[in-house]
Amino acid sequence: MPSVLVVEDNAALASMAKAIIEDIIGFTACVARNGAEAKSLLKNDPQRFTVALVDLNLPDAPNGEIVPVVQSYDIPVIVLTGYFGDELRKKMIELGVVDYVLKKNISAYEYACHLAQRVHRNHSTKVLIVDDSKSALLMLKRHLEIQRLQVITAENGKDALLKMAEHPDIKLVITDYNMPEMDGFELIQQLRIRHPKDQLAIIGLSSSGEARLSAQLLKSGANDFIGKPFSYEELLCRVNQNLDYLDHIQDIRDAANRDYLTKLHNRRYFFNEGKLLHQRALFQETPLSLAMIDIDHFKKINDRYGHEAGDTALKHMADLLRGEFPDDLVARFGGEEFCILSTTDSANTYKRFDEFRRKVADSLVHEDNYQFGFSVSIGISSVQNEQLDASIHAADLNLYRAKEQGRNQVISSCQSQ
Ligand SMILES: Nc1nc2c(ncn2[C@@H]2O[C@H](COP(=O)(O)OP(=O)(O)OP(=O)(O)O)[C@@H](O)[C@H]2O)c(=O)[nH]1
Repeated sequence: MPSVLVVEDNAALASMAKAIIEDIIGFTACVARNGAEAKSLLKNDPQRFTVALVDLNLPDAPNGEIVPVVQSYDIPVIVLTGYFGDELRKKMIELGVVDYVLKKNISAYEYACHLAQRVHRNHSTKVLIVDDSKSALLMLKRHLEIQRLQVITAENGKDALLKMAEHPDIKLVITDYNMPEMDGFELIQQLRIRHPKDQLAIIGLSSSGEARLSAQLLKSGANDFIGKPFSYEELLCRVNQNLDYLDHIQDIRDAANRDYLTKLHNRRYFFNEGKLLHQRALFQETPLSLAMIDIDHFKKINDRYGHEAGDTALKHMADLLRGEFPDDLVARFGGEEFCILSTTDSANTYKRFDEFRRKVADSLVHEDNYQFGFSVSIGISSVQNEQLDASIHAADLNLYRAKEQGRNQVISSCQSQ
């Protein structure tokens, strides 16, 4: 679990920050009450901290001396201060802190803790920046890297489209509009053909004094715009707002399509997506097979080790499935039953699932207070020329036979085994 270093001498504020980080954000928090404690925590295990919330005024470091110390361990710093002035603002920006927050009330801590969560997520978030000016690109890159984003650069629209193809997981594009080869408007329009607004955020950059440009950027499909010249803080707020928006949409999508416990897809998603895969396979005459997998004697696991251990076994099973079938549609159908729709080589389907069965039987679920293994029974059917429902039914019958014949085995009605 990610850990946040909180350096704060005021006990009430420190425990409030800890409560927000642990109860709302779901990270762990480690509190240092002064600079010396912070140094000792950092020396012992610097890698554990994903970000630090640092009070500028500590008894043994009254002028923010602890900030560069934390940064020297390559930990991003969010500064909290009771005093807000232009000089301080300038000094902090020059030091490369993620943000500085005025400690006025509880909302300042809420803001800082959510920002910490954002910075943590940024480590795996790719941003493409597009500008024909090398100096503008450099400045933007530096600002975004302070926020721990992975930055990819392009010098015009055409180059940007190539970079998008190379990195399909880019989540945000920040583009200038006035560029050679392909300008910002055309780039945005091209991007929108494949990438809807709720999956790729685009921020257009427009020069001040060209008010109509911002409206045009938005009409071409940008989610947002920033007028040039912009401050580091405005960029930070806009970028975070757009990335948070994408994450919220993804959270809503996951809540609808994924199982809460295992994070595998749920039955509803399986049917929606499975019908499309089925149609495509029939049209392209490619093989498709379906497997129903059920944990054997699962009730006994619950009865013997408790419901929580049962949940851990289900998560363990989900991890094994994710590892073994990364390219297939895998869902938790309900209870201890899982379903896989596979487009990979039907000639080897039986072998693949039998190897998986063995792998499950050889693995162990272990926590501090228990350790146990379990087996699975698997029924397989072929999907060609049948309705998806009929294939599920056929796989279910095979699963039933596998249970009847003693469990811990695979039964298939696919022609090639
Ligand atoms: N811990 C936990 N248990 C669950 C969950 N969903 C269903 N179960 C339990 O799974 C058990 C399924 O039991 P049965 O249907 O009798 O099947 P089984 O014990 O696996 O036996 P066979 O399938 O015949 O090998 C029930 O006791 C359910 O309460 C869950 O999310 N967590």
